[in-house]
Amino acid sequence: MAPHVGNILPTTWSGLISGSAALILLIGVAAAAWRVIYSLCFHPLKHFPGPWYTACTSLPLGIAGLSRSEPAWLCSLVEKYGKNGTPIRIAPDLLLFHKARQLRDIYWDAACNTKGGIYQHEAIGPTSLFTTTGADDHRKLRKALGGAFWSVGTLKKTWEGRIDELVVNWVANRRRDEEIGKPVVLSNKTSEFAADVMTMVLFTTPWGFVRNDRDERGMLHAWRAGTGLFGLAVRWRFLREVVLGSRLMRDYLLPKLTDEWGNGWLMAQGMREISNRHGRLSKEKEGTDTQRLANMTLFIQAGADTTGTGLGATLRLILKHPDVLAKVCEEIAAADTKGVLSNPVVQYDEAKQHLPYLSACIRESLRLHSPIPNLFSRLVPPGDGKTIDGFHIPAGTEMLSHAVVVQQLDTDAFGPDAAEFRPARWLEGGEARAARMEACMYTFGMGPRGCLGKELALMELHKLVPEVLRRFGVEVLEEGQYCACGGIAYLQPGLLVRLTSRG
Ligand code: HEM
Repeated sequence: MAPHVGNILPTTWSGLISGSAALILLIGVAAAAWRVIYSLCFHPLKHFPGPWYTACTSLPLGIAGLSRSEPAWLCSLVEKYGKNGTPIRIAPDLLLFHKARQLRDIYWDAACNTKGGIYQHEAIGPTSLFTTTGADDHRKLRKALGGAFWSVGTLKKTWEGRIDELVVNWVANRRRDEEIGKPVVLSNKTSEFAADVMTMVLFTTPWGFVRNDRDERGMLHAWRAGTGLFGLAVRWRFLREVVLGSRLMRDYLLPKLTDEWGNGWLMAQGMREISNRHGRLSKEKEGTDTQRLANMTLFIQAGADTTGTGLGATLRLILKHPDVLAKVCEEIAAADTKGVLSNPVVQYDEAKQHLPYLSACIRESLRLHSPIPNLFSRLVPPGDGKTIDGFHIPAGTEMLSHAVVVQQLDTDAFGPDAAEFRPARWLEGGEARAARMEACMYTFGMGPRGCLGKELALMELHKLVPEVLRRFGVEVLEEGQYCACGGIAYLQPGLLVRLTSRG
């Protein structure tokens, strides 16, 4: 008897479906197998050491960033594979350089000023100074946004007095905490201070982090919460190019201008500032409002929690080491007795001149606990490739370094105790040794794309750190922890203290 048509169709369809699924699976397995074989046996970087799986996919790097284990993981790879300074293959096209002597050849060579694909995450926001990959475009934009404005001279003349006002108000807030016996997460409060400095420098009037003594609109909280996705997208090509490349996913995952808090609110408020006021970025002649907004967002994100973390981490390291704390307090008291520190707020130049040990603590903290231990890659230009430290690097390779790896492991550059917090290293051997170590520092990046706000960050550090220790005795309730998620560091849990005004 001929089978009923209704019975035949499902059988045919299910056969077709399982046949197609098997075919797709087979193609998938073959593609994965080919990828492994190509990556390990034919890829131009096949000779560089590293785990086999990082040679085949960038996912492990993404997972390390997301799981907050990246600095420790990269250090372990260097210990295992990095003999004689050999660069390590940490993703299919990515080499990690871990000796300070190698950095100049990567970051100061104009021919390598093109940023690698790792930066090309337009999917998670319009292009800014930071994500502009081409060297020429970058140079022009940096000129338009930078120049004298961020130099130490202009900062001292135009902004130091305004920063002092914020310090005074911040100290008054801490006195109020003391009056009501409230412990305070000092590292969060330092980030709020730095966020207000940033919004003030960009828009003349600070956005109220210090005035209201809170994380305005949860901006800092949202920034930290977003570092995981941001870091994963930067590291894992599939997420960056395929998932976030789709409009639907972008709309779902990324902040919106209608948000009442966090990064969405930051962008909306930035948009209002740009169109209504004559702040710093509205004077910029080049670019559309969208580009101005992208740069404004960049400046706040690059300069707020980063500097806040620098401040919190420095205070934490000083407080963790009683001998160091005693020396810093002695130095401040001696300078005060001599009358060489201004009141109510120490000036940047005074701190550098009269508080050398405190200044060394700041350098040492930035060395060990970089606020942005991120992956900033540069591309080897087309042609014959490039030789660095005796290693030939093929054209098209992405090269990068890592602040924690270089600054904690390179004993040639920082001494046999490089991994230890020992501020005195910056004062031994005079200016020449300090300058040599400074040249090996990667905390603020290097070369034409180095940090635009370095002097502003250092000014904040040389003002707020001494003022905290000058005005208060500090009892540490919980020392907190330095952690890095997606290449961005903060203290989590934070540094919890109780403050007592000094007599
Ligand atoms: C302790 C605090 C800070 C640290 C550790 C830090 C670190 C860095 C690093 C490592 C880079 C280089 C990235 C690369 O090679 O692509 C960078 C770039 C940048 N930083 Fe900072 N930064 C800090 C504070 C600031 C501040 C206060 C500002 C505010 C103006 C700022 C604005 C920028 C900008 C605009 C760039 C991009 C420069 C370019 O691509 O030309 N940063 N920063």
